[in-house]
Amino acid sequence: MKEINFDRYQKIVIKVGSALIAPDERACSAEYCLPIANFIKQCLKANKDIVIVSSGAVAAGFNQLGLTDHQLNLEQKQALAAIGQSIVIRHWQRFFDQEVAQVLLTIDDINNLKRAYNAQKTFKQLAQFGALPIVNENDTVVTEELKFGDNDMLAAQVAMLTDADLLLICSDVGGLYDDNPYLNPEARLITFIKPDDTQCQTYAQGSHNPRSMGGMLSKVQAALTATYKGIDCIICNGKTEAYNLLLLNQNPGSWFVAKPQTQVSTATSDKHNLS
Ligand SMILES: Nc1ncnc2c1ncn2[C@@H]1O[C@H](COP(=O)(O)OP(=O)(O)O)[C@@H](O)[C@H]1O
Ligand SMILES: N[C@@H](CCC(=O)OP(=O)(O)O)C(=O)O
Repeated sequence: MKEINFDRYQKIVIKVGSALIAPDERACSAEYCLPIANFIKQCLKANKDIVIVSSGAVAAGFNQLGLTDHQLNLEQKQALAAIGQSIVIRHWQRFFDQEVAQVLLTIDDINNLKRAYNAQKTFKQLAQFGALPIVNENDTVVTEELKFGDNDMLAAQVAMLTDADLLLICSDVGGLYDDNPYLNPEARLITFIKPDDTQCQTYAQGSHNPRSMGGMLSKVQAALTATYKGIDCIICNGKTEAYNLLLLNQNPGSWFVAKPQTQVSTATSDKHNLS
């Protein structure tokens, strides 16, 4: 098994799914966020730049209103996200001494040159202020990720925008298996995925969790998008010792290796060169 050189990653986007923010439907639980926060503190101490992409707003709104019926329509999810978003931000703030900063984005924003440039400048300034960006999709104005779980793809886009070298997707499963391990106990973890291995998508299915949106498919698509742009991606289980393994330079899950940028035409190779 190839060893990961964690020291070489300087800019890391960490995507935290609803499965970790709201385990067993306990929204904004500290159980799995505290270990993530401790890992982030170690990364910050090592002078790495960190951006969190956090889901969980719908789950937080759901709990806040004391709802029980999981059959939510799109408008209800949007409204719950609006109620839950500030709860998610307060949730993260309690783990950190420095300020956390709410950044609401859409993939359309990132595809728009002017807005992407503005967002890029904001991220740079937040880093200078020593504030920790917490990104979520703006669910009031777009609904794609509420349907397909595109917070994973948003995280890949944010990784490109911020010139990250690692996208770490933390979920409730060890990575990409050759079948959904929640349904098939015989499923085997795929630990190493070479660039351009689009075949691996065929293993990925939706989620077993009512509060999560995209399942493994949106994660694999996000991972392939990031690796095409030269960004390594690791999908790991945030309910385990994954972060400690990473700090020990060990692969904690499924490691999608970045495509060498010499193999990508210069026209498409810039992660997000807007200047
Ligand atoms: N091939 C697969 N390997 C691993 N997990 C899979 C696979 N296919 C589907 N899944 C599902 O994807 C889920 C993770 O996605 P999701 O629930 O959306 O998490 P998150 O809330 O972290 O985004 C797993 O819990 C599992 O049910
Ligand atoms: N913006 C939504 C996230 C939807 C989503 O993609 O969720 P997940 O599949 O858990 O990453 C929320 O905060 O609830």
